[in-house]
Amino acid sequence: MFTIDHISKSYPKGGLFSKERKRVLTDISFDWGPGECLGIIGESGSGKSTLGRLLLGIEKPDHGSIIWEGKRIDHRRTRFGNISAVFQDYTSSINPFYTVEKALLEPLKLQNNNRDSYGKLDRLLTQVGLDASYRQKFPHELSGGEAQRVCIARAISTEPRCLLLDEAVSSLDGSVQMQILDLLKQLRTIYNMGYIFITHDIQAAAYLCDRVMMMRNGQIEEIVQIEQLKDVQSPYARKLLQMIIT
Ligand SMILES: Nc1ncnc2c1ncn2[C@@H]1O[C@H](COP(=O)(O)OP(=O)(O)OP(=O)(O)O)[C@@H](O)[C@H]1O
Repeated sequence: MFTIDHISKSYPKGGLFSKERKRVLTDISFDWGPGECLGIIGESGSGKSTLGRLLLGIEKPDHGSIIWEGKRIDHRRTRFGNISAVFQDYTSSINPFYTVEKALLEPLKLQNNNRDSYGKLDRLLTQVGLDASYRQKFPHELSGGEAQRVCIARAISTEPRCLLLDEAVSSLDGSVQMQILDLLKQLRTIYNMGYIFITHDIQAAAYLCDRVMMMRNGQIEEIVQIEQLKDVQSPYARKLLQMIIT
């Protein structure tokens, strides 16, 4: 469904007008299938978030293609209703002047779903473990876990087939992280959707994902099924794995 074919990405080095470029992603190819949860893990700076932005069509690769069911992902029409995202920084993901209700209605209105929007709000809030009393709250009145639940509710409101989560649980403390991971497991079944789960936390990836792709210096080091995680080959992948075992 999602085909990533030999993509590379570089950025200007030392300022916007510099001719020198820094290669951030090199020759990345992989497929993502419907309903799959693919983890993308790697050290800081390995290019995970850059890859995430390319998958969302926010930025374009220098070379290669990213195709969703035969169509280019950087076309807005391809993305809408198919892929949405939740980022690490839940505090700035919601407009501080919007109530939870307004933040959730925004994507529904874009989808021309006005008729059912209000009815859908309470269902969405319940599904993410909140309730109707949250409708009139502003972001500053929410805990980190609650704010991230609102971001997840907003991202799933258009019922996308793929949800990209970029370090979406990383800033939450341990028990809240676990609650959100369990919530994501439940939502995946309810909505029959798949995830692309970007994280530096291999433990969280192992808990949620079917397959993990390990990245290093902008390249794919290895892709393995979760049940074969202990059989990873490359020394880097083994080093990442050590973090689970110890
Ligand atoms: N817009 C940009 N302009 C210039 N360099 C960038 C830009 N975005 C990312 N980079 C560089 O690309 C490299 C990869 O960054 P990226 O954020 O994709 O890594 P990451 O694996 O997600 O790291 P982290 O886990 O710390 O978020 C870094 O060296 C970063 O400085």
